[in-house]
Amino acid sequence: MSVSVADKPADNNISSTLDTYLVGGAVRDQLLGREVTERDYLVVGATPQQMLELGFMPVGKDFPVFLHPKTKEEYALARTERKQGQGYTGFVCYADSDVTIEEDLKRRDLTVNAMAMSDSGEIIDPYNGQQDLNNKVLRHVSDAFVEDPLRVLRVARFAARYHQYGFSVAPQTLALMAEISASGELQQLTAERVWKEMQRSLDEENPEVFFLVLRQCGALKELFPELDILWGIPNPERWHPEICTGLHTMMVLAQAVKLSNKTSVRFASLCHDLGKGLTEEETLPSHPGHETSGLPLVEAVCQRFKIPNDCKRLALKVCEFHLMCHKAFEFGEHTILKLFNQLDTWRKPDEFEDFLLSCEADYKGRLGFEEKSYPQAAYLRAAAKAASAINAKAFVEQGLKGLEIKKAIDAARLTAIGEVKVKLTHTAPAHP
Ligand SMILES: Nc1ccn([C@@H]2O[C@H](COP(=O)(O)OP(=O)(O)OP(=O)(O)O)[C@@H](O)[C@H]2O)c(=O)n1
Ligand SMILES: [Mg+2]
Repeated sequence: MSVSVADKPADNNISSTLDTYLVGGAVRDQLLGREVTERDYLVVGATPQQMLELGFMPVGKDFPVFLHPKTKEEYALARTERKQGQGYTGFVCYADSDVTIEEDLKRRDLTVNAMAMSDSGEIIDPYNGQQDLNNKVLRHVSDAFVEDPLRVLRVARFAARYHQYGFSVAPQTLALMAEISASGELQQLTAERVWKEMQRSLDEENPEVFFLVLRQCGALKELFPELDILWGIPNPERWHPEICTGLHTMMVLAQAVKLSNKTSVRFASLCHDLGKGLTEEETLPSHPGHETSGLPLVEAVCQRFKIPNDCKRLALKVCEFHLMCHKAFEFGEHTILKLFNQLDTWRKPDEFEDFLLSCEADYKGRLGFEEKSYPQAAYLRAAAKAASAINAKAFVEQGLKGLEIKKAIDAARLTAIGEVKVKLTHTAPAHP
């Protein structure tokens, strides 16, 4: 039912003179009953020249994509693309007025992303996206799926996002994802693109599904071997009834989602036990020193994906100090004060709070521990609050100078920490 530009009368609303369709995520999410945040349009039967004459602004150097002069929404000309070489240089894109809507939809990643909707609400669905939507299946459109390695990450991200509705990846699609992973093509992806998919997945309701799907198709080993290796590495049953460190890590991530919507908290929780992958065989299932041995691994991962500083800082803190947090009640005031200093608590109180949340996620991310309480967080939170209320001002007014001030602050902070502990251990139930 394509109508050429010439057949439609020109009017004030320039987009009505074009044969346009809503496509991709907006159609999918509308049919799923989800909020639609971004609308992309497809234009069939027009040339770049016609778009420019209608006042559209060209964007993107690789594809014929334009911004609507009023709404600023994206309008892409129907196109076909085939890959010819390695990596991202090898795409040959063809866009002209003779490319049909079916041809354009065919180049897309998933059937649920390959539907279009006309102005009148008619759904154009040549690859049975609605059927897959009803059956809750993420399925590739064609074998051309393998031409874009980013799709491995996209499918894992969609699996994480739609897990709550019961979606899963079709076995044939998983097989193609495994093929891409084995080909080495994932190494061609830039750090920014990988992190963007990872970050968006971490922000979803079930980020653990993203990593599980990547692991299932062999992509995790390629992209994030420090995480992949954790599956099969045992922990002591007393503290970890789930035993497996990979499983524990996924449970921690799920708990982190419940405790915080920040990417940094979720990422730090994901990385807290990377050091366990380095434990010598004969030492298992204990992991002495895994907090420090994990630090260079966290550094390496952050560098590989160019991960933002707030995520990196928190991940390093949680990696190094999570055990200290769990054992908070066993330490004296001096050790707690030192911990606060090491965590830069006075200058970064919000990050300290995020540290506590991530440690709580670590504690609860164990089989049977999910509903247990974690009084360590309440103790350290209250102790840090009391200690940070003490500053130089009063001591300066007393006439103290230089090092004397620092000593007086520390002494007062130690007292404050001790008082909080006494108060808490007298009012709260015994810590676990
Ligand atoms: N590597 C890619 C990227 C995009 N697309 C197609 O382009 C559409 C728009 O891409 P994008 O906005 O990145 O994804 P959405 O599906 O809209 O999902 P989101 O809700 O995450 O924006 C997708 O639906 C899909 O049809 C694709 O086939 N392959
Ligand atoms: Mg989109």
